[in-house]
Amino acid sequence: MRRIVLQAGNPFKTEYLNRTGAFNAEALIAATSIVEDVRERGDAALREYTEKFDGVRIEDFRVSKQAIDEAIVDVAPETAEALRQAASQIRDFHERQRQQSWFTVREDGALVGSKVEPLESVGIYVPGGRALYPSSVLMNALPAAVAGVKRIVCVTPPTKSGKLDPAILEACRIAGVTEIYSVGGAQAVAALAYGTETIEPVCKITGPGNAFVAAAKKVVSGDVGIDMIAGPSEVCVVADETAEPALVAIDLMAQAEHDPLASCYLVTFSESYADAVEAAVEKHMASTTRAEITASSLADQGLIVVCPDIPSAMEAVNVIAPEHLEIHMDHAFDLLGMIRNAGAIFLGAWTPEAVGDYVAGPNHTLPTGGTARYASPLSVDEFVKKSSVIQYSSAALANDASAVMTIARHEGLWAHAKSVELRCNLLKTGNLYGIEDSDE
Ligand SMILES: NC(=O)c1ccc[n+]([C@@H]2O[C@H](COP(=O)([O-])OP(=O)(O)OC[C@H]3O[C@@H](n4cnc5c(N)ncnc54)[C@H](O)[C@@H]3O)[C@@H](O)[C@H]2O)c1
Ligand SMILES: N[C@H](CO)Cc1c[nH]c[nH+]1
Ligand SMILES: [Zn+2]
Repeated sequence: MRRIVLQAGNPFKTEYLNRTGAFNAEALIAATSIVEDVRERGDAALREYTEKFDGVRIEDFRVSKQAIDEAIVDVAPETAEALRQAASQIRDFHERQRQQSWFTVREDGALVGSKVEPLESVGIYVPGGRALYPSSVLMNALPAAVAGVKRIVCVTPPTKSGKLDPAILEACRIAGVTEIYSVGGAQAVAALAYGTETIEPVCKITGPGNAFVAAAKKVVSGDVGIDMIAGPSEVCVVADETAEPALVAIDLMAQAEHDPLASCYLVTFSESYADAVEAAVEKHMASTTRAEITASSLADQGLIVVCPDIPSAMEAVNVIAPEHLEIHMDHAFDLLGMIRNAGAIFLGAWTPEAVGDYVAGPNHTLPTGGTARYASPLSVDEFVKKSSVIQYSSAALANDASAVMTIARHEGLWAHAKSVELRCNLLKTGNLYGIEDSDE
């Protein structure tokens, strides 16, 4: 892993990251071409890209209800039980995010409020290239179900056999997914956004994916809603000498193993401790089943930052704005107030990021590429829309008329002012144009 040693007074800077952020030119160019092609050629394009990138020819992308209902027989009982436990804890957490419509009425009768409505439909992208993600089904479909979305569509890449992992189908059944299509990548995002002969378009696309999927979501954003840029995984581990190097090392590897483009950061306070963690990584590498992806990620994207003190370490974290932040220090909770930018925060030695990936309850679909500076974890909020509601009584209009007309006239918007004036005339004289306006 690359290493930077900060001196006192020399804060961590964005340019130290050599991160392209949410921008990936290669992926953007590829995704734009794929999206355009799917818009033009529909299912035929889906079939060609699936054959090209996933190595399998799919004639019918739609997964039948029978296949979904029967998938459970091919799911190991302990896996099915674990998915049910995860679903229960994820649902409980997201139920707390539910928002109610609200209204308030002023004394003069002016009613204002916000009407909360679930989206009519959502397409959830479940990754399936370098690993299979039934957990991502739960993390995207459950908040949609809690929000009350009636049409929940899942797209996910087919395996080489052309089938989908039964655990993904079972997770879809548990979470209430209504349609499943075995197609992934940018082409699946395009199908959700614009529709094909087989797939009806949706209102919004959520879910994580690789650089091509993240780029495709950016390309279609605007024609369809998107949740965030949830691209290749990231973890930043802040650790001091109290942290067991072998645990810090395995937590870094747990995100590196997702993708060669995954970014893993160690923020620590001495070069000797950094050496100990790197040695622990080497030791674990002898046992990993995902050596090539993990090694690429750590070598190409990995970074160790040695800081002189805790404030500079926390400022480095806020510049990195990681998808996942682990604090392996005593009294980790006390540092929460210093953290401004992170997707999910894991406190203490007993909280490996994996608990958040699967069962703790908070969403694992998280902002990457520095977007945690402004974006939040996927939540029920992403699956509802709000409408403002305003109802004025005549008394309320009379009270606000002068302010409205004054600003409207200042802005040179004649009809804005007149729309209030006519009503006020009606109130005062029973006549739209009032006595003084009788010659109009
Ligand atoms: N940010 C989050 O919340 C979060 C959560 C889970 C996973 N992830 C990330 O999701 C990603 C999953 O990636 P994945 O690759 O395993 O699965 P994926 O489903 O995202 O991507 C696989 C698809 O990419 C397409 N593809 C592959 N090579 C391509 C190419 N050269 N050009 C165009 N399209 C191509 C194929 O159609 C394939 O189906 C990882 O980066 C992981 O870190 C992020
Ligand atoms: N760590 C991933 C988010 O970047 C989520 C995940 C799913 N499965 C395993 N991990
Ligand atoms: Zn993970």
